[in-house]
Amino acid sequence: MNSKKLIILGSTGSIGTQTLDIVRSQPDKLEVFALTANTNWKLLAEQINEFKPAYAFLKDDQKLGELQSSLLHNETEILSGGAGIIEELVSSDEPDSVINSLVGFSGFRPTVSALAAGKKVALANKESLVVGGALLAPYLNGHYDRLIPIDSEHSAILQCLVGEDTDTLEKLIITASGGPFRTWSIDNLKNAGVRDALKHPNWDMGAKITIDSATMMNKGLEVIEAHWLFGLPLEKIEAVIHPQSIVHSMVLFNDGSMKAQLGLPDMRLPIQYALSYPDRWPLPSRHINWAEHQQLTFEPVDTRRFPCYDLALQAIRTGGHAPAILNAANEIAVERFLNEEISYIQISRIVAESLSHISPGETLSVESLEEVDQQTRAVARDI
Ligand SMILES: NC(=O)C1=CN([C@@H]2O[C@H](COP(=O)(O)OP(=O)(O)OC[C@H]3O[C@@H](n4cnc5c(N)ncnc54)[C@H](OP(=O)(O)O)[C@@H]3O)[C@@H](O)[C@H]2O)C=CC1
Ligand SMILES: CC(=O)[C@@H](O)[C@H](O)COP(=O)(O)O
Ligand SMILES: [Mn+2]
Repeated sequence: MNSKKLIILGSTGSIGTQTLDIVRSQPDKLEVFALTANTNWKLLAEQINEFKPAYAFLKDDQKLGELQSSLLHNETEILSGGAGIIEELVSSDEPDSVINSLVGFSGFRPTVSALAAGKKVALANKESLVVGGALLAPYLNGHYDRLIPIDSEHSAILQCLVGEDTDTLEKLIITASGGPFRTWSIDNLKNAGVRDALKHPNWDMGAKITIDSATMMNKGLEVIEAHWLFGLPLEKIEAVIHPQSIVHSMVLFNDGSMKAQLGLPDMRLPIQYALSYPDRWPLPSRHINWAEHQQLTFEPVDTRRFPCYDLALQAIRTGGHAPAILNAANEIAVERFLNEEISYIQISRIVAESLSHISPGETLSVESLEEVDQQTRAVARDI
């Protein structure tokens, strides 16, 4: 079997580095064609030295000199500049698959370009589906041969669906850890700090998604992601708190049977599964020891303490550009929270106000989404 040639967008991030762990452990099956980073030239240089990709892209052109002088070989062409270069990379003939591990709206256009160029996209960047699911729908044909989820819950659902007739699908149950503030009162949430919010109970992830978990916006985004990926109406998708993050999600079928996928919280499994699907490859990893995990518990989502979850559902019900407004406002609010400009509870207020200030419009295009994204960012920065 020929090895798959990969473009890893966002190779220096949490998902990107774990994808490279998978490449290391599957040298006969996977090879790296291109890597991209935003500013982290040091880590990108280490990755170029180790994997010798044909291309590497660093968005921050101020750091190009430092990157170049850290390289130990000249087998990699170094690129920098505008987003157009990523479009060209994902459209080139040689690579088979694109792993989109960019964070936020920056991942949307690369997803569109890679799919339009006929590539398989292993998608961690859930924001692509949140903002532009309607535009990506032609690639979501129920076979998962073009757009394969990496997000742990969606990978769990995909694993439950193998061999099943999708007409028998009754409900998707998406599990949520509840984040670091699961047991905090509203009064305590008023004083929640950045360090508290960055302490996810089970997963070690990038800062943006970790804050999204703390507000439970992440679960709202994941319901929207599931709606587009699996083609089910919102009434057939629900979230449930499962503090242990061992059951990664569940599917209810029309005969009352429910399937779940379980495992220790380790993103390397869903990343590898997105690359091996519909096959499974061995993965050296720790397995559940039931002597340590004797209790799996479940509880409802408390939308009074976590209003972001409801705001996400409200946005997808409104439709049009509303999910893009939600997403852009959330990105700015999270950035402002991380910079300690606003408090934790102001995150949901900024999102709610942005949704009520900006018209959701109707007809979507890549360009209209980019325009609304920019417009919303300006509004959300001023609230
Ligand atoms: N981490 C996880 O376990 C999970 C993540 N996801 C999703 O995967 C995606 C990636 O998350 P995660 O890996 O945690 O994020 P990280 O912040 O760890 O990594 C983001 C990557 O994207 C690059 N990047 C950031 N901003 C830009 C930009 N404007 N233009 C180009 N490149 C950029 C970063 O480069 P640099 O390092 O140079 O800044 C980095 O390589 C998100 O959509 C997240 O929701 C989903 C499930 C689990
Ligand atoms: C690992 C993963 O897929 C994350 O999206 C994770 O689920 C976040 O945890 P929460 O369940 O707390 O949002
Ligand atoms: Mn997830």
